[in-house]
Amino acid sequence: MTKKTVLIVDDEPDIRELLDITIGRMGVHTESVGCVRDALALLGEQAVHLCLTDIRLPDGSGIDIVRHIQDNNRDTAVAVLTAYGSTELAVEALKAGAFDFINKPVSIEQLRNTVTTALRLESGEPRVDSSSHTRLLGETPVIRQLREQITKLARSQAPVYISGESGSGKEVVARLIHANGPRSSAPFVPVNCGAIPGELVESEFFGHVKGSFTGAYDNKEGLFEAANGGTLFLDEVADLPLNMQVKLLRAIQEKAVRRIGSNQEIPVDVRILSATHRDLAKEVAAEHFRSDLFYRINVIEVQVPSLRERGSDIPLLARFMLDKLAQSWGIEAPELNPSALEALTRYSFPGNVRELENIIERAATLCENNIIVAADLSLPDSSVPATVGADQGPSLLGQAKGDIEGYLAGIEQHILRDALSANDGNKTETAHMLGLTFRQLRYKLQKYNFD
Ligand SMILES: Nc1ncnc2c1ncn2[C@@H]1O[C@H](COP(=O)(O)OP(=O)(O)OP(=O)(O)O)[C@@H](O)[C@H]1O
Repeated sequence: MTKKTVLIVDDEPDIRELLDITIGRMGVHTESVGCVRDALALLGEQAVHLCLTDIRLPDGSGIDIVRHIQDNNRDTAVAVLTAYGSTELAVEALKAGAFDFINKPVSIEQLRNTVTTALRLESGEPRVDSSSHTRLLGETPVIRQLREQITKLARSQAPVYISGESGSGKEVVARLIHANGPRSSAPFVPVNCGAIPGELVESEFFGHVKGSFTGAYDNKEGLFEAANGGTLFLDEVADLPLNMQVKLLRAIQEKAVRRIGSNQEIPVDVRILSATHRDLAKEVAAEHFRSDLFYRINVIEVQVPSLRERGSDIPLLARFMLDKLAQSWGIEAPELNPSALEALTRYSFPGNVRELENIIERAATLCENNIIVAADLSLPDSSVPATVGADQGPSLLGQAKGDIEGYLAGIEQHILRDALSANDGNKTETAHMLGLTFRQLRYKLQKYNFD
């Protein structure tokens, strides 16, 4: 097999030599140059599998090399070397298409990780059979586009922020980005940032050493270490306490963690994907989320469309869910009759694909003769929300006359009931869907004497 080639671009001879020796020891052929012009010339002459470039070069910027490679050498992975702390340049390079960045002074371990990942990526292995695990079903243009975007993003190491309504498939997207990239044989570690009690967050992320605090009975590795070589998926990232956000930023920038109670830095090679159903930019504006962390994790944003925006995928999704249920229950797959299909395509699905799953499962349990009719779906009655915001101002006024408080309370109860039903009574999911904290939801349920 021919050796892979890594091109090193740096104007400092000492750094070139260090990279040459380290990468050469990995059984890889290296070429090194000191400026943009020589780099572009070499890229035009021979196949390069990975280009490692400094950003500040005597005759231009390494980011120009990144752009040139994006336009002319799509098969070449490119990573940039950045001075410690120059986050903005690293982010700019990632946005321009660099697949990763390496902090200067260069840590040998980080360098080796980057080279290994890039060369694995270039050889196209390993891939997982995405048909057997996670799938992003759908044939609407928005979903096709999303699948294409996932394939592209899987090749990069840039942090990706996945936005979208509750239950729309953000975790599915994160899993696919991981599964289709060069990290797929390493762990995908999902963490629900809102579910970890405040006092344990730091130890969950970074680990601790025995005796470092009451209850630390043993050494424990954190989520960063558990995800080493793979992907850490920060779900509901907006729920992270502010003090933890600072520490997270530091770990991401330094690519290293320190267990609580230890002085030792442990290098970690982790790709960060994050998601929340909230509007993260608004959380930043409200000072609930640090702008520097937002900027760091939101290098590339992916939007998962709501199910309403891809209504014509509903029959296909429903069919897939029924077949899956039938397989796991060992029964013949139930059929949806035309009235049921029509009701489904008319419904607004505030809880998105997860709500569709719940509705289908309930209907498959309740239906007779293995045929699901509209009534089996028990879709929440949407009559009240339909009048709100519709072109029916006078009638709304008529209904609210004399008792706006009572009228609004009625609507609130209606929405609460629908949301609970859409989430099969699960209060955490219901609170999510409505943008409430768990405590706010509990208060409202008590207020209206919900069971
Ligand atoms: N396009 C799709 N094809 C198949 N299944 C899907 C699709 N989108 C979502 N699902 C399924 O819907 C459910 C919800 O998806 P997922 O957990 O990814 O949503 P989410 O946006 O991360 O939700 P939350 O905001 O609550 O974290 C999962 O069971 C997932 O498998």
